Amino acid sequence: MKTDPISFAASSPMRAAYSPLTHSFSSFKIGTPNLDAAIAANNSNFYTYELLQSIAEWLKKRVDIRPTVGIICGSGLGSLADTLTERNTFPYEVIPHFPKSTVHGHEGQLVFGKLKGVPVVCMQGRFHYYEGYPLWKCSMPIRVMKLIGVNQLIVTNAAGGLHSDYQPGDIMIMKDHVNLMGFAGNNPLQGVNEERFGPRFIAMNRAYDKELRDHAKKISKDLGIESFVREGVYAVLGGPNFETIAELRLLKTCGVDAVGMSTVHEVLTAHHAGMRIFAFSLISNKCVTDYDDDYEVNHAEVIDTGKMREPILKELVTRMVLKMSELENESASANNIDSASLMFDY
Ligand SMILES: O=P(O)(O)O[C@@H]1C[C@H](O)[C@@H](CO)O1
Ligand code: HPA
Repeated sequence: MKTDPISFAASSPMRAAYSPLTHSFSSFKIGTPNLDAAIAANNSNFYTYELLQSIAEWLKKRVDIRPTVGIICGSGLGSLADTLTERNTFPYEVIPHFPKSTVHGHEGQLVFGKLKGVPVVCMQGRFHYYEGYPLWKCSMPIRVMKLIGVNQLIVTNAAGGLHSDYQPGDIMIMKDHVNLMGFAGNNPLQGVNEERFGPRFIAMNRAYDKELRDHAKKISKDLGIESFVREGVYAVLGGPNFETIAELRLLKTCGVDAVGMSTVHEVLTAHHAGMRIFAFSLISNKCVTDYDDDYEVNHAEVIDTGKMREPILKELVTRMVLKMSELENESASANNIDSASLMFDY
């Protein structure tokens, strides 16, 4: 009898042993065999290729649109998905094996639709490590998107501006990142490598696509917003607390321009799967690096900055999606010409 991977995984004792939301194993006593199973489940990626494929199939059965561009909306940036037409929305809780979004400002749904005629899929809400999910779980939707056909990804986030020139409301095109959680050995690609997504070891120097960054700068000029569009380096911390002054001072000396709690695990997973990536941070607040400064950052301010910049961010993302679709069409026709000439050679 053929086993459906979704129902198999749902009934698996390994999964039952692990509580992804609390990240806890409280129902098991130390030293019991069940605890060992629970620990094993926590340390290895529960999402097999086949399980992810079955989630992708579940979605494909329910939606006609076949997007090749995916978008992840950061804190306060969920309204980017409202721009889509012919929308088909799936709350995360109805999608088999999706984690649940628990952060205010993250709707928690996958939205399929079209942006100026281009099919896209949008994560209206993402998963953060501080919510209690391991990184491979936070970034599983990227692999599902890949299996649906997505090969270009726009990743957005809200971040604290560490560079002295940055102001709240600035947009920072990400050219690189510092993966502090990775320094500590925490990485979404940890564990057995799934070769069907990508190789074991990946170079990172071209993760943030240069051509896409250049297009974003050109679009910013066309939109007349270049005075507050920057390009810089993002550092990820686990959160949920904002950083101490000493931590921020350390990061500043390391060349970090903006600080956040997401994105990097998604970029690693997408780059591993060969996706083309464009990422930007909306600078939602200034980072305090002075002991005499009484200002305290808060999440409400982060969300408000997103709302303030909503119209311009929608325009930037829409134009980037149009450009990405154009680039994809160009490369598809170049591939056709290549294969035609190969056929001729033979
Ligand atoms: O999902 P993002 O990275 O945009 O959210 C940022 C980081 C924290 O989740 C939150 C702090 O306000 O905003
Ligand atoms: N630090 C970390 N993450 C953030 C910040 C910050 O200052 N602002 C928004 N997300």
